[in-house]
Amino acid sequence: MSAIPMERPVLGDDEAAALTGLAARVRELAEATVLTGAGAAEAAAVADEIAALTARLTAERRGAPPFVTPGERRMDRQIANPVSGPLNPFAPPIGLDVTSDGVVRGEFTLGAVYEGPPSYVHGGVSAMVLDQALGMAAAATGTPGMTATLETRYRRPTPLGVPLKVEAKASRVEGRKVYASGTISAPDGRVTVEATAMFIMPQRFVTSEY
Ligand SMILES: CCCCCCCCCCCCCCCC(=O)SCCNC(=O)CCNC(=O)[C@H](O)C(C)(C)COP(=O)(O)OP(=O)(O)OC[C@H]1O[C@@H](n2cnc3c(N)ncnc32)[C@H](O)[C@@H]1OP(=O)(O)O
Repeated sequence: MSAIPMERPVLGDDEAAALTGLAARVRELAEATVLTGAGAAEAAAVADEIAALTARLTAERRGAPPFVTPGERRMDRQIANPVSGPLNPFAPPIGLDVTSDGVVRGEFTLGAVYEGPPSYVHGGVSAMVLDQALGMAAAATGTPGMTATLETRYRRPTPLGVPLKVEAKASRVEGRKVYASGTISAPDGRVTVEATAMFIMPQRFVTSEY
């Protein structure tokens, strides 16, 4: 493993569609892996086949995840983002919309690969989802920043396998600092996790282009 460089290739539409299709299949594979009842011999045989497929993909290897040309928002270019990126098999992925008044909203369902306590979402996964949503709300103010603080309050367990909602909004901007808050809620509308965060536009990006 080596450091990942900043410079990125930018995918065309066809390549992005093919690679996000590949990621969707790998995501299914991850869920199939944690849920399979295959016996030892079958699991070992499948592992060999997957190793061969991994070798095929690795034959042409990039030094870093690619970007796509962003739409209205520069933050949309990172299609390998681990929360919202369709190119990342680790991501659910969660589609997050930003309204004209800066509210970030998404609906999502988390399956067995995100389990923490039995039948509930892992708290670190909830924090990651909120970090992303609050970070996008901060970026929507026009001052994108890195997470400096993130506080989560777990009010009740977040269930797996049911539609959840995440919502976030920035509350204020103070120079390079942006404060934001948000929630995850269950289908009955009750909040399961609350978060507040502060994002800072790094000094080094104030003078150079991010
Ligand atoms: C342009 C950037 C790109 C970002 C992309 C945006 C994309 C948008 C969409 C995607 C959304 C993704 C959402 C996930 C975002 C992550 O996951 S980011 C990854 C996790 N966070 C990190 O790794 C951050 C690591 N920390 C750092 O890099 C640096 O410490 C920071 C936070 C950038 C600050 O560095 P700095 O600019 O050198 O700040 P510095 O001048 O020392 O301090 C400025 C002020 O902030 C205060 N401060 C500094 N750090 C802290 C702290 N941790 N706690 C409290 N106060 C602090 C200082 O005390 C100082 O206060 P004042 O004296 O002004 O009152």
